[in-house]
Order: sequence, then C-alpha cells, then structure tokens
Amino acid sequence: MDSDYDYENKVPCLDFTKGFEEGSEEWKNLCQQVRQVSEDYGCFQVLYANVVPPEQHEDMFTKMKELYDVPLELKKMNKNPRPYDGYIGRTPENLFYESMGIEYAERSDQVRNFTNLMWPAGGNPSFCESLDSMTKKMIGLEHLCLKMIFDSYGLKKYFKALVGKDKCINLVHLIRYEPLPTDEPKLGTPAHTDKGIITVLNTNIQGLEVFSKENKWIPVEPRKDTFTVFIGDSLKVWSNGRVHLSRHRVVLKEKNVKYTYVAFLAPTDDEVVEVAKEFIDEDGFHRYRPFKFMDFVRFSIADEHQGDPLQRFAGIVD
Ligand SMILES: O=C(O)CCC(=O)C(=O)O
Ligand SMILES: [Fe+2]
Repeated sequence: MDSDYDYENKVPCLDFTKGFEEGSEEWKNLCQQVRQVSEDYGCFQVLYANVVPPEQHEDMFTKMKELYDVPLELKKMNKNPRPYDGYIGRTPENLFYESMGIEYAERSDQVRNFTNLMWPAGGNPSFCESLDSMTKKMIGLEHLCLKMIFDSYGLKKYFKALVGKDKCINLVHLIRYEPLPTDEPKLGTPAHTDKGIITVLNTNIQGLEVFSKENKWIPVEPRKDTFTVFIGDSLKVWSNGRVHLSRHRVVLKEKNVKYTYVAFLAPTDDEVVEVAKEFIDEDGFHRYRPFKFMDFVRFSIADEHQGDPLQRFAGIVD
C-alpha cells in the first residue's frame, strides 16, 4: 500500500499475494498495514488471487445464479430463528433484496445440508463443493486478518480467546439483488455496520459503498482478485474504540443481477462482548459497557437507521 494513499476517494487495498511466513519481516510489515487501515478506515480490500483465483469467484457467481433459480418454496425451507440468517425474500419495503444463510458454515456437513435442502432430488455436488471451498477460504482470510490485527497490538493470545470454539459462529449469506427496472438508482441494503467481529465478502458488480471519515460515500470497486473486509462492532468494543467502524450500504446502479457472498465471524448469541483490559488506560476508562452479543443485535435491528447503535446501546460517555 502506498503511504500517500488517496483515503478520500478509495478504499485501501493490501497485497496478500506475496508469500509471507508468520513472524517474518514481511508479516510484521503487513500486520502494521492491516492495523493502520483497520484504525483509519474499518474497511479494506485484500489482493488474494493466489488463494482464490478469479475463475473461482466467477464459478461462485455462476453457482449463485443456479441457487436463485430454485423454486421459491425451496428457498423458503432455508429457515433460521436468528434474525437475518434464513431466507429473506423481496418485500414491499425492499423489492430488490433476497438472501439465504448458512450457520456453522465452517462445517462441510452444514454446507451439504443446505445444498440438499435446495436440491432435494440428489443434492447438487458441484454447488456444494464450490460453496464449501469458498467458505473455508473466506474464513481463512478472516482469521488471517484478525491474527494480524492482534499481533500488531502484541496481543496474539486474544486470537484463541476471541475466536475459540463455542465463542464465535461463522455465518455465510448468499445475497441476490434484483436488476434495476429503470435508470433510477435504488437502495439495495441500507447503511449499517456489521455487528460481529470481522466480515469478508465479494460481489460481482458495483453498488457497495462505504462512508468515509470525510462524510463521503465511496464506491468499493468489484474485483475478481480481491475480497473486501469490514471490521465489526464487536472488534471495536474489544479494542476500546481503537479500530474504526465503516458504515456501508448498497446502491444499485445497474440493470444486471448483483450477487454477493459474505462470511461473518460473530460472537455466539450469549457471548459477552467487552473491552480487553490491555486497551484500558490508567484512568480505567471503558468506552463501552459489556453486553451479550444477541442483545445488541436485537437492539440494533430497530435502531440502525439512527446512525450509531453501538454508541446508544453500550457507549459510556466520559
Ligand atoms: O451486498 C453487499 O455488497 C454488502 C452486503 C452487506 O453489507 C451485508 O450483508 O452486511
Ligand atoms: Fe454489511
């Protein structure tokens, strides 16, 4: 990344394609860069074509089309009591958005169960294989970014403490946006921040925008050699506000179908999200009170449009 990066108009892009060993000079350098963009920006792109080549992204978008071609009755079988994580169909409030979700997505049997539900006559082995491979690579990238952030603060021990078994859940959403009927742009996903720890996604056409510190909406360029990474609210709490949260939204501008696949790493429902003691200064100042993750998610569902649900839910005023 250039040091004179044009922060005002572009989301920063980091290069992960050069081989680097954990602990090497290149690793340490990259850890500092990941920390810098996390603190300054809360959103960045990662060149990752050595792990996920453009053809694999291409294949995933093709597979998503196949998925959304299944009959509506089958899509509705993708049920989940967690808000957002089952099938969401188009509604009068949002005529353009549809999503399906898979939880515990790191498990191949979960991906297979989802595939068998959508294609009850024999499943769809090729879809299953594509989704399973992509999911594992996205989770791998989430873990890599987190390790780098923790390492940059000299707090590697938090990787296991935060991301350990039973503390976190991997969720995958497969989103489809309806093509625009006219030239008039439409909101596909309203402005929000991701509530979990970290998010990794890719999308096939333009529309994703992030809100900059200069109060401008900046487009995220859709690319088949990168992933886009967002820092989540839970990581902001952990760092006592050190990392930045990037509000983002989708504004549809094209008469083409937009597909997005997203991996979210989030605390489990009852996990307590709290500030790490290493980020608390001598005055003992916590910017946020501890809370159960799902209580915050439920609060923010009603409150998101106000702008900063985290501050209103858990913020402590000095
Ligand atoms: O569809 C996109 O490009 C972004 C989706 C998103 O931000 C989300 O699902 O949290
Ligand atoms: Fe998001």
